[in-house]
Amino acid sequence: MTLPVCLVGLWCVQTGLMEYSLISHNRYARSFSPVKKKLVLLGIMLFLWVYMAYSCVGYCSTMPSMMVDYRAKETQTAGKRTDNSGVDLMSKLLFKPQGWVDLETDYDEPPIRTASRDLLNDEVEIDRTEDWDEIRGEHKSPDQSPMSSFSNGSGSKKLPQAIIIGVKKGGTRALLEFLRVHPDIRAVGAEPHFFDRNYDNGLDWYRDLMPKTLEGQITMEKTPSYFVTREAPARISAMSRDTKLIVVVRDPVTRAISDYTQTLSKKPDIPTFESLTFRNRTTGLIDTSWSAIQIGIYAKHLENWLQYFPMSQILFVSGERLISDPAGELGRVQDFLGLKRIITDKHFYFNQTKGFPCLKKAEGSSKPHCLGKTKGRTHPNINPEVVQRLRDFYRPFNMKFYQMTGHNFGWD
Ligand SMILES: Nc1ncnc2c1ncn2[C@@H]1O[C@H](COP(=O)(O)OS(=O)(=O)O)[C@@H](OP(=O)(O)O)[C@H]1O
Repeated sequence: MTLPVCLVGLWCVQTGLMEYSLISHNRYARSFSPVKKKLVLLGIMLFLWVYMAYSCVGYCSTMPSMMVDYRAKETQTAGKRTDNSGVDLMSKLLFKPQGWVDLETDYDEPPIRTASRDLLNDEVEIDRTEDWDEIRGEHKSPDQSPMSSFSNGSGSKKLPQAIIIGVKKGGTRALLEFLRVHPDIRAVGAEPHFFDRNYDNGLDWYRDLMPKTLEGQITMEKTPSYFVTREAPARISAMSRDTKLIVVVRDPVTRAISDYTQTLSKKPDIPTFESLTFRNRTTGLIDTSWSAIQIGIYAKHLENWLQYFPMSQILFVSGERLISDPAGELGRVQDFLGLKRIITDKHFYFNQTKGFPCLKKAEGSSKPHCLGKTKGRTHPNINPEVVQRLRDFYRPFNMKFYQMTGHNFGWD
């Protein structure tokens, strides 16, 4: 298309210029033939018309291709089904579609729910911003590196071979974002919630959320509510008994306060942490029906998983060490996944303002990257007596958990 247009254009311009020079040279010598004048005019008009048509074709043809590229990137990063939908990314992210990938992590699953207390934590419909910064970041700065476009275009979508199944507020987002730096890991950014909320959509739906991977690359996702979902172990095992499971665990007391802080940030009118902790404040009876408390009874939830998976297939990451020594924990995770230790100390720096380790370069970017403001919130001060009472409550469960995992996490 370009060559003929240019030739026509050049011819017209050349003819026009020649005629112009003829006109100017012989302006006073002889009058210019009207036929030639018309021809020149026609030539210029033809040129202009061809040029405009060409510009329009060029412009229009770039539009669909831009959309295709963008959607491909979105599918890869947010895991949304977009290839045929024609719905743009922003509207999907801003207006949560029915039964779709949720941007939040916070959803307390039935095994341990009771209606009254969980109303406090019923964040299915409200907490769509919890991981927003990270997920939005993926779309804001599409990876332009040649390697990334290579991997975007080829490969195929596979069911995840490894899943971060918990725990809520354990540091799951930090772990996933750090892992994504590894060239052999491809992960969906948003939480699919397939094995708890979206199971009826079927495995094809789930697979379609995943980014494309090449041979040897591992597909991953994270949904922290799986750990406390009674049906999740059987369902994951039915997908593949070989699925590797990763659980980021954190001191259950701090985890409960973190959970409460998150709810408080969205519902400032909820009762105090202290009043929610007790079923009966006078007797000091802990309310284990409150999900913020219930999630931290790790030993109990783990028993459910061990019905379907051997311990060797579950890796426990310390949420505390993920902050104090991210490279060390990432080393363990890479070993567990059978990957080369590519993510090392060199990838992290401690950001004083944030108060947390951050990536020197995030996936697909050359800029430093810290997690968003919903990660690392300031916790409210909790009555030390209540904290102590909770410590006493969790101690036997923690001991059991250390025994089961063969690892002392040092919470007591
Ligand atoms: N590097 C880094 N940056 C920021 N935050 C970090 C990091 N590593 C771990 N954490 C801790 O992660 C806590 C949030 O955990 P999750 O990402 O699992 O939360 S969620 O369940 O997905 O909502 C979050 O909990 P809060 O401090 O209570 O906000 C952090 O303490």
